Amino acid sequence: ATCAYKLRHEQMHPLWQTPVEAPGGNRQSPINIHLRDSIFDPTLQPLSIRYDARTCRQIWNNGYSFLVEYDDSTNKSRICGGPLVDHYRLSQFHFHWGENNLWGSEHTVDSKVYPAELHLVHWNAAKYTKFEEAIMENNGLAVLAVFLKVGKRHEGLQKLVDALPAVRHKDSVVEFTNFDPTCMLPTCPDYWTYEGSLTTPPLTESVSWIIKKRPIEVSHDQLAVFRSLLFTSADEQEQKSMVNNFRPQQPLMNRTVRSSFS
Ligand SMILES: COc1ccc(/C(C)=C/C(=O)O)cc1
Ligand SMILES: [Zn+2]
Repeated sequence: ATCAYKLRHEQMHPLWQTPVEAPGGNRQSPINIHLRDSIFDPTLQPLSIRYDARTCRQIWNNGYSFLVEYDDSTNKSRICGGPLVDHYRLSQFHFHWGENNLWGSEHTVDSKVYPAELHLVHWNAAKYTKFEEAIMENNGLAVLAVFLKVGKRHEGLQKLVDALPAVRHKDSVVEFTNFDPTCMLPTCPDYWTYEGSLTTPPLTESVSWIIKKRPIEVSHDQLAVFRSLLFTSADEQEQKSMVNNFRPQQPLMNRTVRSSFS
C-alpha cells in the first residue's frame, strides 16, 4: 500500500506537481476522513435529493475532467436538508480517477482510497442568482461525493460511458440529455459532512461537502473508458491520457467531520 501511495503521488496531474497554494487556506479539500475523529451529529437531517432528467443538457471535456451539465435556471434538480440550510441547484457532475484501480479518489476513509469519486456540484439558489457568484461565497456550494469501486457493471452509467468517445479531447462538447443522476447514488442514506473548498482552481472555500458512506460499483471496463479521455485538445501535438486528475490531500486544520450515522 505504501508503494502504491508513493506511486500515486509521483503520477499526479501536472496541475498539482507544483503545489498550488490556496487562497487563505484553512478549509481546503480534499481530506482524509479519520473515522475515530468524526462526530455523529443527531441533529443532521436526511438529505432531500430531487433530480429531473429533463434538465440534463451536455457533456464536455474541460481538460481536467468531463462535466455533465444541467440547466440550473429552475429548482427542478436540487438538494436540501442534510447539513444544508438553503436549497442548492444542480449545476454539473464530474469524476476524478486514477491510471489504475489502485487509486483515483480525492477523499479517503481512514486512508482507504477508491479508484474513482463522483462529484455532483450544486449552488445556493436561495442566496445567490448564479453559479459564478456562489463559488466565491462560503455557503455558496454543496458538493455531493460518491466513491466508486470496481465490481459489477453499472447499467445506469453505461449511457454516460457510451458518450465519452465523443468528448475525447479537451474543449469538445456533445449534447447529452435525459440522464437522471439518481441512478448513481447509493441507496444507503449515511454520509459524512465537512466545510471545505473546490479541488480545482479557483480552489475557493465555498463548499459544504456531503460524502456518501457507501460506494457504488462500476465495472473495470466502464472505468477504463474514463481513462481513454485526453487532457489535451485535438490540435495539440502530444496526446496525454486523462488519468490521476485528483488533488493532493489538504490539512484538516481546525475542522471536524460530522457523520449522519452512529
Ligand atoms: C468559474 O470557474 C470554475 C472552475 C471550477 C469549478 C468547480 C466546480 C471546481 C471543482 O469541482 O472543484 C467551478 C467554477
Ligand atoms: Zn471534483
